[in-house]
Amino acid sequence: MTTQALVTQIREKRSFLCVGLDTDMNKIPEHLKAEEDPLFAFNKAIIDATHEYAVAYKPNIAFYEAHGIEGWKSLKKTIDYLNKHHPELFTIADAKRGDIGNTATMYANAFFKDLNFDSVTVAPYMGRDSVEPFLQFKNKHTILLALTSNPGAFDFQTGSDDGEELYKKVLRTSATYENASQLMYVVGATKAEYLKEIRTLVPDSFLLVPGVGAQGGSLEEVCKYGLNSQVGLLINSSRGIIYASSGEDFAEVAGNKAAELQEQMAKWL
Ligand SMILES: O=c1ccn([C@@H]2O[C@H](COP(=O)(O)O)[C@@H](O)[C@H]2O)c(=O)[nH]1
Repeated sequence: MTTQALVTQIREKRSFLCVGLDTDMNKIPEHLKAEEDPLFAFNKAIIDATHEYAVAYKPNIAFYEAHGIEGWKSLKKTIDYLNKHHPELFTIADAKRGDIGNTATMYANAFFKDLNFDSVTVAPYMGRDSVEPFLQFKNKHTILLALTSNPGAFDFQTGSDDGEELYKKVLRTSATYENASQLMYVVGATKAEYLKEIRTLVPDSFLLVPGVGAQGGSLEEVCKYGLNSQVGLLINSSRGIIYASSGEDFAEVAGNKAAELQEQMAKWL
């Protein structure tokens, strides 16, 4: 998907909501466990109930990998369902990969060619040759971890042994990579106070912002400092939407939660 198509969808829906599909067998409603593929049955119901309020979906790959081959089948069915029934939606494989060049090419093939996601999250710490293979794919996007939402982000990412914080180095250096216009960045909603400065370094890039909802990040604070002229934000909520109810009404309640977030986002557009 082109960035322009994403921006158009955001403007049409007046939403920059990304629904996280962190689908956990221990948290899905009991009645779904009798289904042939409970993870997919859950995801399909969530997508059906939330898609009019969202512009993006982000399955976190760990939740599928944890189930071996059956989990990969559920993931494949989910991305195929999204691509077939809602091709306008932006899809993110939250895989946080990163390795030497030839291996990175294999990861890129897996998520862009085989599974046909629009984007994949990548850990940038192995440097240029570990990222550029992902950037060879036209109209696919590579989302680099910059300043993550978790407390451990302060262990390394805000460290500045040589005078520049690591997350700033990631933003500045990656902008010199081949096809850097296909880069986006992860910035946690719990780090909203950093967004003003981040926007001076990457004024035009899209930011994927997890951490609203279960992790306590504020949507208002993120919007205040993170929006740019092309909107430039995808705000993710996973548990806050998909597990808002554990009863038979889970999809309806998830739809209501997504609608609430969309309403708050629309005020900023
Ligand atoms: O910095 C990061 C990077 C990725 N994530 C992922 O986003 C979702 C957040 O889920 P919630 O349930 O809304 O907290 C999850 O898949 C994380 O692995 C992140 O939280 N922070």
